[in-house]
Amino acid sequence: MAAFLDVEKVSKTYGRGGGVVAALDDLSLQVAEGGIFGLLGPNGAGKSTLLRVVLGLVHPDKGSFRLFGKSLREAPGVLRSVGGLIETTRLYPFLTGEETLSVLAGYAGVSCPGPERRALLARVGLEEAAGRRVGGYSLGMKQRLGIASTLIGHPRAVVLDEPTNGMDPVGIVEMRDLFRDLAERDGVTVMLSSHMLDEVQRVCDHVAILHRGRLAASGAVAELIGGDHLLLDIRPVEEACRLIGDAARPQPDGRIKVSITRDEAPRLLSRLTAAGLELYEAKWQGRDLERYFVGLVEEGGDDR
Ligand SMILES: Nc1ncnc2c1ncn2[C@@H]1O[C@H](COP(=O)(O)OP(=O)(O)OP(=O)(O)O)[C@@H](O)[C@H]1O
Repeated sequence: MAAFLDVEKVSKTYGRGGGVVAALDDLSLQVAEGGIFGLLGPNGAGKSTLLRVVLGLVHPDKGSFRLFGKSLREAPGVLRSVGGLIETTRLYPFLTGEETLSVLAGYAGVSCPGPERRALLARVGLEEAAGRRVGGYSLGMKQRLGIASTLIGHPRAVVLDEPTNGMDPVGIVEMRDLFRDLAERDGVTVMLSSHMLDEVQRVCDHVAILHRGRLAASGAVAELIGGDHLLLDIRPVEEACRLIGDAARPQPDGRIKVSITRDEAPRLLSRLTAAGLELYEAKWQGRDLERYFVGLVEEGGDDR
């Protein structure tokens, strides 16, 4: 099966002379079809530029990319199978939510009859606001309408730039459920960018971290946040360290950090308690994406 997206050595610079910014720098990246792919990176990392390139809105200076195995030159129509939301969609304030979808479907040359429009609005939690003018919508409601508009025409994939921008916590949870539902029930590939690391961690299957237009890391979320530790509060500490061996790292607070897999834990714990040690607490401490992300950015510095 062809990947949803295959980016090969893409570069894009903005500006001229002394003010040149390399927004994308020889970037290669693959996004498989299916699931939810998160694009992370600090401000100015190149996330929006990449999504604009993918949607055919920005032409790269160098390199190429394919959507579902096809370049835009050989098959421009492939863009019809990709819905896109870049920043806040430009919306007409005097139209209602439902009229907006009708107009946008018309621009795209796609049929989206009334029942389908209302179903799309219900899917993003706007059923009650369907007949209200968009000028009175909050930022979060406009974002929801923008997300609904990407689903016009039953795309195989949607590309969303900061889709939960401006939403309240309840809205963010609803959108997370919607993205999962799109991926799992409808088989739509969802590619989104976000600053919210914990959101990406919760909703995405795979993630790529951009830094200065380059790929800093990519992989399954579970792999990137791997490296769990078991944190033990056990006495006496010295005896526990001796029994655990090289995997034990005593901590300043008196606890012991143990690098083992989850499968190895039950045996280790029963060995320690059988040896007469007093176990007060044992808990897993994950390496979360935020610490990983911050670590990467600190390593590389970010002086742009
Ligand atoms: N139209 C433009 N003209 C000039 N420079 C631009 C333009 N668009 C983006 N840039 C610059 O390119 C770099 C990458 O910007 P981009 O918006 O792609 O990053 P981003 O990761 O999406 O950032 P943010 O999270 O702040 O939206 C930044 O330095 C930005 O200032």
